[in-house]
Amino acid sequence: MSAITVTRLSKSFGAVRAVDDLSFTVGPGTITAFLGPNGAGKTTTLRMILGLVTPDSGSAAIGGGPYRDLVDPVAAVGAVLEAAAFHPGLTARAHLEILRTAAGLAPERVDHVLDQVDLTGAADRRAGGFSLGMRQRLALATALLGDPAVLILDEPANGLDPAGAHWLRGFLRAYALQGRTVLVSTHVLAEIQQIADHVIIISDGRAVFTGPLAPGSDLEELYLEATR
Ligand SMILES: Nc1ncnc2c1ncn2[C@@H]1O[C@H](COP(=O)(O)OP(=O)(O)OP(=O)(O)O)[C@@H](O)[C@H]1O
Repeated sequence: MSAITVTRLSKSFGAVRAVDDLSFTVGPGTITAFLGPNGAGKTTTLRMILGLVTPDSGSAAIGGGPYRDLVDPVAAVGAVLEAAAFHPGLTARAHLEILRTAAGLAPERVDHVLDQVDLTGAADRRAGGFSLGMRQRLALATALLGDPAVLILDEPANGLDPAGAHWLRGFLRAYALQGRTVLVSTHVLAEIQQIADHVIIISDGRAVFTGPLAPGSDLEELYLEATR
């Protein structure tokens, strides 16, 4: 079964057709790059997959069903959509603790995800003083709290320093190797090329390329060709 299935999804905002009869599947255990020019409809698609935007037509499913029907949503999917806003006065640990309690997860999950994103040393610092990269790590930690089978990330390397970006690639690779699914929207082709095994490219809300990324193939060339 596909981890994510998008079927003939369409969404307009006024006269703007943001997503236009879009279909694709994301296989389990893969890292899929979700690419397209500015305004192509990537974020709108991700928001529809996550039940945050209602499609005009079509459907999106995670693990076989729509988001709203998931029995255990935090275990099914974790997402980092935009640079998340954190309360500046709360520590990283406090943010995670609030979410953990709300989701009814085990107490040890907080320390576990802090360790996963390498933020243990800053756990008791206020998020207001965090750098962009640290906020990205905290956002990723919130997405990981439920130990989800599917991870959906929008520009996750934004703000990470070179060592952080390297770390993130290793983290996502290891995540997929556990049989989990990663869908990453990004414009940084050189980064994602190193880890993605599948590619979905959309333009004007429609799929212009879907398929595996062969080792050694040039993603930038593929992208420029598909979006010309
Ligand atoms: N809430 C909204 N109201 C009006 N228009 C919207 C809304 N959300 C998205 N749009 C429009 O839909 C289109 C697709 O936007 P979307 O954010 O999905 O693109 P994207 O591929 O994520 O772009 P980027 O790479 O720049 O982040 C754009 O023309 C955008 O202006």
